[in-house]
Amino acid sequence: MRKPIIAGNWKMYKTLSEAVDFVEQVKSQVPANDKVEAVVCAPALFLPTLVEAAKGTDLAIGAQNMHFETEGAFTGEISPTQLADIHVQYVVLGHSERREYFNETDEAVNKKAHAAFAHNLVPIICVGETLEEREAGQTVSKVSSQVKAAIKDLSSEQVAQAVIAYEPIWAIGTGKTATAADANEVCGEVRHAIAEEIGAEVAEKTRIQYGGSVKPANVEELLSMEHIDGALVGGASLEVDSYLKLLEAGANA
Ligand SMILES: O=C[C@H](O)COP(=O)(O)O
Repeated sequence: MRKPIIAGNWKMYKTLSEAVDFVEQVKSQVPANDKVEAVVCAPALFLPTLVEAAKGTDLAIGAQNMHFETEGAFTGEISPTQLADIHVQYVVLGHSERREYFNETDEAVNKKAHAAFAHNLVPIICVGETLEEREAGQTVSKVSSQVKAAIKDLSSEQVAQAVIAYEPIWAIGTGKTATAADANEVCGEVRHAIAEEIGAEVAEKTRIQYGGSVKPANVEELLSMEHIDGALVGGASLEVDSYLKLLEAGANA
């Protein structure tokens, strides 16, 4: 049985006071951690304050990116050591916005995944196809190759702990959600790619999220699907009520 994981990805939204206000409102209402894993991936600037605000609760705080080196002359970057030092627990890697606007490659995502595990951070590794790739019938090959590249040379234990987020790029922030059946089919292909790379037993343990215009109105159906173990949510994770509804759906899935 895979525990559902609902992760909000705030992207470059909110001020510090808005972020703290959100955590203060949400933290006492988060469902028990044995039912659902609740995560908020916030802008780096807010992380120490939010980790402190959420301390002792079932709300976990994640980062949205990091460098793969432990330290070095990389102006503007944040290291896995620095995230671990302030007790951040999760890190989003290879989001399509980072791949598109910041030239993040499959190779870099793989290095970051290794670095995350070396520092006890759980990576949420994003994969997904563009609309052109979908229309050209390349969804499965694109997503499978991204998954295999991202988990290359990780141990079985690490892959079992990793979270893969399938996010079709055409569904992000557009209001267009993949149908639950389509999302499930591709998440099943993600599991198949993991099985091919490292083994079926491990693939059964890895949690696979769907992301792309997930909201309270569609989350239950998505989470009811065999291969969808959670959601990575942008817009609908920004409001307290909406985020709590997503968590509730996760706890009941
Ligand atoms: O990381 C989250 C995704 O990019 C989805 O964003 P969205 O829920 O606003 O479509």
